[in-house]
Amino acid sequence: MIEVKNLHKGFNGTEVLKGITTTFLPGKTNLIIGQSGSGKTVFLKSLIGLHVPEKGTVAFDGRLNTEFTQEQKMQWRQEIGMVFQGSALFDSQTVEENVMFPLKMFTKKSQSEMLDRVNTVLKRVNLENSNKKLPAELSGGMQKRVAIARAIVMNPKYLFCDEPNSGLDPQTAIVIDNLIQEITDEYKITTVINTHDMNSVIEIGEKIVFLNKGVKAWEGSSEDIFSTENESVVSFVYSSNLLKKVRQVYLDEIK
Ligand SMILES: Nc1ncnc2c1ncn2[C@@H]1O[C@H](COP(=O)(O)OP(=O)(O)OP(=O)(O)O)[C@@H](O)[C@H]1O
Repeated sequence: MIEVKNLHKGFNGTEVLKGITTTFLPGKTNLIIGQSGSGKTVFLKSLIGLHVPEKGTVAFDGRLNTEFTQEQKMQWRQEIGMVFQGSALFDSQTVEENVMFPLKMFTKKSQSEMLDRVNTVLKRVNLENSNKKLPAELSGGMQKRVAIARAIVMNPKYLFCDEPNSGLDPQTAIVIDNLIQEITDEYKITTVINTHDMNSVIEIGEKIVFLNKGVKAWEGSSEDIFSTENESVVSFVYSSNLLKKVRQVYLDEIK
């Protein structure tokens, strides 16, 4: 569980996050949505310690990241998996080497133990038999699956994904979304995802936090988002005519 309390972060005197409070539960896919510039990336970076907030706290299963000793910080970093925009794989390394990287970096496992673990996670993301391929030989969706395998190879408690669907076609995007949700549930990971993808909101939004100009303007589930009357959420999420119609059908059905 991640508990965020009254988080403030700004740059050069301009406040970007204006006191955000929310909780992310384990085994749930938590989505952060909001317009460009609303503070989603700054929020995610503040959670993982890449930005130091001016005010407020982030507690990881009751532990404040600001109070960690150097050793505890190292331990906590190993509990975090990350999937970045564009996958961020090492181009000159094979799939196997990419996924093995965190194990080499942080553990003292033998080569065969590491290989076993790499093969387990590659199987989990349906990428058996791709060990020796280079990222350039894979499709965008396959590269995302390698990035997910690398993010979970250390068995993380927390998974952070920044726009995991960027650059993917809608069908592949849904496959990736479902994979992240399945893994989150299976390993009881606390997962936080920044997204612009309204399909993701509807498909996997177990908890959705809507940021508007650095303020948490709304939070709820994908079901709540259909019925909310909150004007800023409705105008942001249902910006296309198609989604407006989908919402209307849903509202008519539950009448
Ligand atoms: N390192 C920084 N220094 C100064 N200002 C920054 C920095 N990082 C972000 N900002 C500002 O913070 C605001 C929020 O940026 P952020 O990247 O969090 O938005 P976002 O919601 O993730 O947008 P997008 O959806 O386009 O990725 C922007 O006005 C941005 O210019």
